[in-house]
Amino acid sequence: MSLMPVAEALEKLLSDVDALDTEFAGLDQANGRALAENLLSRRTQPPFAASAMDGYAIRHLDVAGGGAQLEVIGEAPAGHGYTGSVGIGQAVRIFTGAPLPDGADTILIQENANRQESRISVLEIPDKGAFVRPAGLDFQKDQVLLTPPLKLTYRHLALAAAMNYPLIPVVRRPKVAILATGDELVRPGDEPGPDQIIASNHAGIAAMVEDCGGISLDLGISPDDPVELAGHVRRAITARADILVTLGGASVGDHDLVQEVLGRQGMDLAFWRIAMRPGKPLMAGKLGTTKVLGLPGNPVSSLVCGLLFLKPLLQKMLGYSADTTAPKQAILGQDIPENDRRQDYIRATLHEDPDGRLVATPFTKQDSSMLALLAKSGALIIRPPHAPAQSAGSGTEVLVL
Ligand SMILES: Nc1nc2c(c(=O)[nH]1)N[C@H]1C(S)=C(S)[C@@H](COP(=O)(O)OP(=O)(O)OC[C@H]3O[C@@H](n4cnc5c(N)ncnc54)[C@H](O)[C@@H]3O)O[C@H]1N2
Ligand code: MOO
Repeated sequence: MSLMPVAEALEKLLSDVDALDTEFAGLDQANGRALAENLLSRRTQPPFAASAMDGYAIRHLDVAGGGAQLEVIGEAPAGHGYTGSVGIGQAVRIFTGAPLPDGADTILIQENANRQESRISVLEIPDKGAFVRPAGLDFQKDQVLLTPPLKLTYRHLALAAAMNYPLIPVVRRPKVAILATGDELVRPGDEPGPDQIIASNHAGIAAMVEDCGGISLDLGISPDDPVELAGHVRRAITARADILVTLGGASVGDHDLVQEVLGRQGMDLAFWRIAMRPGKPLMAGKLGTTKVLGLPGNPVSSLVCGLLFLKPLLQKMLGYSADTTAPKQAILGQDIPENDRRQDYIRATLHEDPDGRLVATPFTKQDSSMLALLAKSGALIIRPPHAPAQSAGSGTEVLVL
């Protein structure tokens, strides 16, 4: 049986994927969203030369020689500029953020002024231009300040607000319908029958989808019955899901019906069976405009395949470059034997040694049903197909979890 290499499968999966369409999100809804278009500033900021301190707007020439006394002729609070002009020997009381009045070129901070009624004497001569923020200090109108690909955070949203964007163009969040399959499964919180277990993959994959910026849609659990399964799949289509993720039923057993049922509904199969461990039965295809990703049922296989395939798919749909799961270099904390034809993702602890190197030490048991070990893992050691045996201390690539 031939197995497709991981890199080839990933390339196939992503080859026809573009960023989804653009929608507009309010500033209070845009945190964490993917910016869809360049944002040009709608304003110059500050729009006028402004005081950076509370004090007096003065003419530097008047005070440069020392011993100056100035006449305070008016006041400029923030939001209310002084409309007149500062002439020789004059000053305007000014507050942080107010426009610098005509004629003035410098701010004398109030700590360095001694005020007596309408006159001030200068205690410390300021530099020319002190505490004046020139117009456009922060940014200029029409300047491109935010550019995709970009995941918007508080810093970007504050800037977008300052540019006067109440609505931000963002990439629509991919909708991911998640369908578990198997007679043996019940939902978390339900009472399992004697031969049943709790369905766990859904919770992990849904969290991954949300983390990546998608919206997860729970299609529940389908029993191993083709008619029921077909009904659940139709719900994904009706819901206009961008991606349908099926969990389990991807392998070769008599009750592994997912591919057959999807095939009858017209799915165009992209690939099935990958040279990887865990995750061999991974399947992908397209049903109309919906991408289908058939993840294997074993819980660790499901989550590792999610990390390696679903996450890059979501990233590409959001317009991000799909390489955030780029491997890091580490050294092995233990000898490992040679690998077979499947690329291995070995669950391992991860720590930093005194020289600052990452050390990855594999767990002895690697069964793909063991979620407790995955939860304890700090990394997955990547072992390419047919990699030779390696001893402790030698270099390896890891995916940090
Ligand atoms: N004869 C062969 N048998 C199997 C092969 C094979 O090549 N030849 N592949 C094995 C591999 S590798 C994997 S991985 C599994 C995956 O098979 P399926 O995708 O068909 O998954 P199921 O058979 O439905 O379930 C496998 C296992 O996982 C449990 N499961 C399923 N869904 C969930 C869920 N949502 N939450 C928690 N646990 C789940 C299920 O109860 C089974 O124990 O096939 C091997 N077999
Ligand atoms: O590939 Mo399966 O995912 O080894 O358990």
